[in-house]
Amino acid sequence: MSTVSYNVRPPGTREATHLSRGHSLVAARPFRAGELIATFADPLLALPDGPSMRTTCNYCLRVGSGPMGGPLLACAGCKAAVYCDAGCQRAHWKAVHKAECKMFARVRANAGRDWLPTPTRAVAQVLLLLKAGDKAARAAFGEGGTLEGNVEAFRRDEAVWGDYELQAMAAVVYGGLLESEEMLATARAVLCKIQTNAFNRLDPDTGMAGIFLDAGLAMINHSCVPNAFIGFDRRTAMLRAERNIAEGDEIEISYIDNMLPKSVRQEGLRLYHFQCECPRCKNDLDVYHVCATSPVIPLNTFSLRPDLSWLRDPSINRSKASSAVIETVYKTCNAPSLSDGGEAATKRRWKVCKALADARMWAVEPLPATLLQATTLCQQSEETWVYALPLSCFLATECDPFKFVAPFMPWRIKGVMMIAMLFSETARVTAAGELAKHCSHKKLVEILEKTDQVSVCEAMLRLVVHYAAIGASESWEVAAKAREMLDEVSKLEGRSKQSSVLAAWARNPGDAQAGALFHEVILQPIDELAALAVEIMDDELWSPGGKAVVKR
Ligand SMILES: C[S@@+](CC[C@H](N)C(=O)[O-])C[C@H]1O[C@@H](n2cnc3c(N)ncnc32)[C@H](O)[C@@H]1O
Repeated sequence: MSTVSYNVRPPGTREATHLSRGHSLVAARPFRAGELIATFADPLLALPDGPSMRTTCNYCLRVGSGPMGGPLLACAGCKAAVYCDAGCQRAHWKAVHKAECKMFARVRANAGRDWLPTPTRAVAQVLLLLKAGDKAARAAFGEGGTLEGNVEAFRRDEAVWGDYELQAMAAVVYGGLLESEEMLATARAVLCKIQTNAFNRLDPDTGMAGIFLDAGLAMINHSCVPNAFIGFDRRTAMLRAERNIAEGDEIEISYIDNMLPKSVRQEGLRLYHFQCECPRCKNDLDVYHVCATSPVIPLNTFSLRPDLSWLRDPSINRSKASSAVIETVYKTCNAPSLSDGGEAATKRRWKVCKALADARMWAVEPLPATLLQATTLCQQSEETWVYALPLSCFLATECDPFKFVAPFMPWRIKGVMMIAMLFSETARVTAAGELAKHCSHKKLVEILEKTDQVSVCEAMLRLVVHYAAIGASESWEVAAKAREMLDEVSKLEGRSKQSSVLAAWARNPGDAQAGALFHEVILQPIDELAALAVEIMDDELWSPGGKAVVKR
């Protein structure tokens, strides 16, 4: 535990200190599920991962194009860092690039490339900011600074310490700093602090990673049953309540993917140097256990799973898949040979997941990840893209609601959006009388032909827009796309009656009449499609004579 008190805590919170878990952030007032607790828009560190520094704005972390849709602007000095516009370039220069710009000439001369591995660049940035006398860097990383680093625990960890020494040395060398023992010790301590306090800023929309470190966020301790979560929008992190938080409750987030088996979670937490005592770890609970007692279950009355009793008591058979079985399935599926997302690996993973399927434990990883992989592969092929629809309906009804009990959780919203996108495609080919040309699965064609596909698409978009406003930012690409599609749907001829009914349902989902209509017109086809998913995975896609998943 560091000895200095933080002065960076957000309003509505206060700081506490535990003997066993150091500083922590505590709610100074109640927060409702989904409520924004705080935003963190001025991080100490925010950088894209190494190779992405040529394709991602180095300041705001937006991936894509530069001014007027052209290439990203490169820094005239180092030509390595790129920006979406002159504003970002100026801001980055002031924040850190002025200190680091010259470093890239050394990187090019010594390593023959113009980027550095993320941790090395991050350590170099901090060392250069410290050298330049930056106050925020000094308060967090300087001697006796606020950030916990667990340096002694890292030093004892032979599996990582050697690597850390090399990375710290690289940061000192490329940073053009004096290679003294004192400087190297500082670099190692900075690296430990970054490891302990930075977030992997994984962008689920682009798959890009990077790191984000804010001294206020760094106060938050971990739980595998967290009451809060973090989302990123460019250079800003948003801390939101995942469930109601009472005044005096400690605010906790998950540092890792908390849906994974216990031993895998513990391996992920190893570098944080503490024993997790959360209920999930103490009692080895699976996703179904945690969901069954979740206080946010009632929010699901407005979702694709309005039957709350089913969320509390699903028809799984634990006796068929013990924790040991789940762990073995997870480890087998995540062996390097099965992790490339390709067709052969996905097919193999599905076979390995049979033990979970037999127990009907659809929400237990790696089954959902395998289904998602299969859905992505299906989408890429002319032969199979329609199959992505039953698979995504299955994911959104049998997997996601257990994993992410609050319907505003971004991953869950993305699942609903995937259904909307697929329905907009199937509705288009159905209207053109070409559905049978795209899909030979009789039952699937039958369900789609009797379904008001545009209404289902519209209902999904309304769910996305509603929940994105709670669980993500307004500028989230998924929400922007949903609003754009909703606008297009509203312009379609002859839809005013259905649209007004759906708008009324979205305004008042508790209304009995609206609920009955939603059930019949929207949920029933989604459930019928979801019911085809397992058979499609087993018999249609990869069986001998099944559809090959070939790139479109
Ligand atoms: C990002 S910091 C959190 C703030 C930290 N408690 C402090 O005093 O600065 C991460 C470190 O906090 C501690 N920590 C976080 N969650 C914990 C937990 N559930 N139990 C015990 N220690 C925890 C570990 O030392 C971990 O490496």
